[in-house]
Amino acid sequence: MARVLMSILPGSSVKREDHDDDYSVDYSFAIEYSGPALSHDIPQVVPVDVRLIPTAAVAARAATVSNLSLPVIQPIVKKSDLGKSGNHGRVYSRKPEDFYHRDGAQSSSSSGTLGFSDGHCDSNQLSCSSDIEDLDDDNKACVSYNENNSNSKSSNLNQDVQDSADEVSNQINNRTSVVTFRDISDSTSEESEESHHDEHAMIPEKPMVLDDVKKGVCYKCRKRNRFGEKEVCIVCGAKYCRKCVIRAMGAMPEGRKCITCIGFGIDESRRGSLGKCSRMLKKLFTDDVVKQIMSFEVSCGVNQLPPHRICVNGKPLSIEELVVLQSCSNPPKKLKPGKYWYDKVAGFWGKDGEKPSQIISAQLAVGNQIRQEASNGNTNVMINSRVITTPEFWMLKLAGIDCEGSPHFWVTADGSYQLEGMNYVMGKLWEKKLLRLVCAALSLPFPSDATNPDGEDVDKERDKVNLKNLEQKMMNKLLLIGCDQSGTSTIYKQARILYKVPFSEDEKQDLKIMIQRNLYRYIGILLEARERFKEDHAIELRRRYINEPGPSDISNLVDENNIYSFSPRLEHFSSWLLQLMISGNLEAIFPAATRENSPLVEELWKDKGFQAIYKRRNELHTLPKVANYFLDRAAEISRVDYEPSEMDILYAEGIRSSNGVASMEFSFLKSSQAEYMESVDQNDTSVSYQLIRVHASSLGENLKWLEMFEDVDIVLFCVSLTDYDEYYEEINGKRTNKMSLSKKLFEGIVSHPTFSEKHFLLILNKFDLLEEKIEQAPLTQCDWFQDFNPVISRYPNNASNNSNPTLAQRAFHYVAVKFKRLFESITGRKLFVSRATGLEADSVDKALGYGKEILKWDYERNTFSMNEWSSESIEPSTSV
Ligand SMILES: Nc1nc2c(ncn2[C@@H]2O[C@H](COP(=O)(O)OP(=O)(O)OP(=O)(O)O)[C@@H](O)[C@H]2O)c(=O)[nH]1
Ligand SMILES: [Mg+2]
Repeated sequence: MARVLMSILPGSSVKREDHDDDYSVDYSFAIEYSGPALSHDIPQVVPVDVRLIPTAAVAARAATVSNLSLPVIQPIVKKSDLGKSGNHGRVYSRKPEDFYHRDGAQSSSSSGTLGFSDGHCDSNQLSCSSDIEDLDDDNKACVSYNENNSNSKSSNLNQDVQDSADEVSNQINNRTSVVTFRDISDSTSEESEESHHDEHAMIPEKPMVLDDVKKGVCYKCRKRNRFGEKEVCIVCGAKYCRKCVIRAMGAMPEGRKCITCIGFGIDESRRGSLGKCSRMLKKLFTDDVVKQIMSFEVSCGVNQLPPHRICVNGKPLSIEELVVLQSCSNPPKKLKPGKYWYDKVAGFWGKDGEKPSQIISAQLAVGNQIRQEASNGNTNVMINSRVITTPEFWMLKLAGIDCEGSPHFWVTADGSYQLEGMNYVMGKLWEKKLLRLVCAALSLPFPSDATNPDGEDVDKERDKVNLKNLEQKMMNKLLLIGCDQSGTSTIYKQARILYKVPFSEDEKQDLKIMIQRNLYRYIGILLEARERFKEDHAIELRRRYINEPGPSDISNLVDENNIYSFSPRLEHFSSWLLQLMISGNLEAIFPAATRENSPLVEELWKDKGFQAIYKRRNELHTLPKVANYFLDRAAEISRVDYEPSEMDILYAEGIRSSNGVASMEFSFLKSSQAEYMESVDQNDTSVSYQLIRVHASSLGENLKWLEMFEDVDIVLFCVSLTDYDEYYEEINGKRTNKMSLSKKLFEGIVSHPTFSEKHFLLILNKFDLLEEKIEQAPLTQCDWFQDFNPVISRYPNNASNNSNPTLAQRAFHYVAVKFKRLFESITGRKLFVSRATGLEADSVDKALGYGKEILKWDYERNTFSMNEWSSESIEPSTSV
């Protein structure tokens, strides 16, 4: 058997088996012939396998010619022939069945061939069992073919786009029965073995796209329409307008590829968009056809990952290894060509020179042995013969594992760890409390089945994982950060309630303790004030009684009549609590002391003296505004059986008293999408988000721990709008304006090298409080805001009138511009700003939704994925 490439040039004749008449060939075609070795000895007419392959020049035109339908022509180009030019510059080395999947069946990259050879013709088949005559006579060939399409000679190239689309749809719908090939067993087993083995190695990489095409110009008709939708070839990136797409891409047997790119491997940066339909296709074809095209795009062999381009522990993978890797119960997600390291013992997986990004199934027979320097760690601490990275070192430390003396740990897939050479399991890593949280915050992987180590049915689990992979889940990380009291905790908790990420029983318990402790703190602040109020009142009473005739024991009289006096029992409780606060032991004694003190709180609340202090709570600047919410229900909250409601959790100050980091995964609500986003946001359900909230105080000196968050996608910097007239007092009495502190932290974070490329969204929080405050305290109280000089409107309080903003709105706008200018002066880039009221769900939804919009816009701009229109026309509108 041999394979020969020939050409049918214009002017050749094509003979139909069922007709006597010859048809002349209008365009040049290449023919792949696989049959007996050709010599002058063979008979004039031999049955052979022949494929018609349009040469590049006519390929596009042929797409609209029904009887030379492209789906039958599925070329693959040999690497050695890459770059060859000319009419018939490609030699096709793979069997057509490699590219077709009957009924859209998924290709199996391990088998190398895909069943499609049933040896019979359907009524509308174009048969490739042909007779060849005059094989070497002036490149002329006569091909006879069966097809019942009465429009066999229709070659009207000026059909409108819709006709072409219908035509393509027909071809796609009939695709499974369009071509009949000879039995694959015809080909020698040797040949199929060989092609099987280096099938992927044979897939050529993308051809270069023309680089002289201007932005917005269709690569075919060369007409410019900047905002017109374009379909993008997943191989070379060429973009075609609606009118040209079908002519340029034909019936898309391998998905959205130019005809000249069929058979080429896809551009890896576009792997994420495989199978994700664009709006243009939806408009051109029916749902079924679109589904088929997308299914071909996802499953077709040539679009699969090339194993040799995935290198694990320094070794390029074989097909078998790739199959092992991808079909394990927990495979790497979003696998792309690249160099990776893999710790077979624990299942850690990462890019060469980087920290682990995933934990995959352990003990897979892929790649070489791991190298010590695989992840480029410099900590001197080793896990399974690899020097770990700084974030991993911190993970161990935060998990309470002693890392002194550069230990070498041996960690197994279930997280059991022991010192190398010691036969003693020291504990289980993944069972450490809070480790999941720590990992999330440090962007380290946490095993997905850690909560269910026994595992479900492996097959089910695998299906789930595969499904997940197919969906190409994408995770966007949002880092929420701000000075103390800026409202980051409130926004975080609001998001949790809003996006329905429930608090676990453990978390609820922690929050309950925190709320109860806070309650005692608020009571303590009131009791501290009582001392002052009582003293002042006593002086006043003394002055009054001294001038009045009557009993001489004024002290007793003053005490009895002082409205702030307590019964001895309450007096004792008060001194005890104040003592605790002064010594800083409040945290240590509660919640243990809750049960015995709960009745006292109830008694205190009913006491007239306490109520008298409570009435004057507004005079107490150290008492947070939110304290009222809890103090109003002091008796209820102090009880042992108290269960915090969602509202209580939201209003509680902070998240957990001792932990600076919190993290949650969530998806935005459908209803929270901006209206115009819905049409283009078709893949939104496949995108999930992670909100990481970090306490500024946990970032260490010079913000050195910021680098732990190097892979966040956007930084949400939270500033309280009420900070402008508030001061932070240091122990030495030095007072600093809180807005200046926020500014300083902002400057530090923005100019930190870790975030040099990150987007920043400034969330100006506590707008509700600003509205109250600005009427009493001018913004100019803050040195940075000295030049705030709003034009006062004659109708100042009409909030609904946009053309006539309120003073608070003007102040917000002013503050936003101040930060924007500061940001630009440091980075030369644009700062996005959103205002928020952390206690209002809608407001938080809008602010976070804005962050999402920025990320989406950035993603589209970078990948320029499938819609040029969307990238060019969507610029996130800043609210300032
Ligand atoms: N009125 C009002 N109060 C708010 C708003 N945002 C936060 N707060 C309150 O401000 C206080 C501080 O908010 P937190 O969310 O705890 O601020 P944080 O300092 O960033 O977080 P932690 O340090 O964990 O406490 C809390 O009492 C909140 O209830 C807001 O938009 N409006
Ligand atoms: Mg706080």
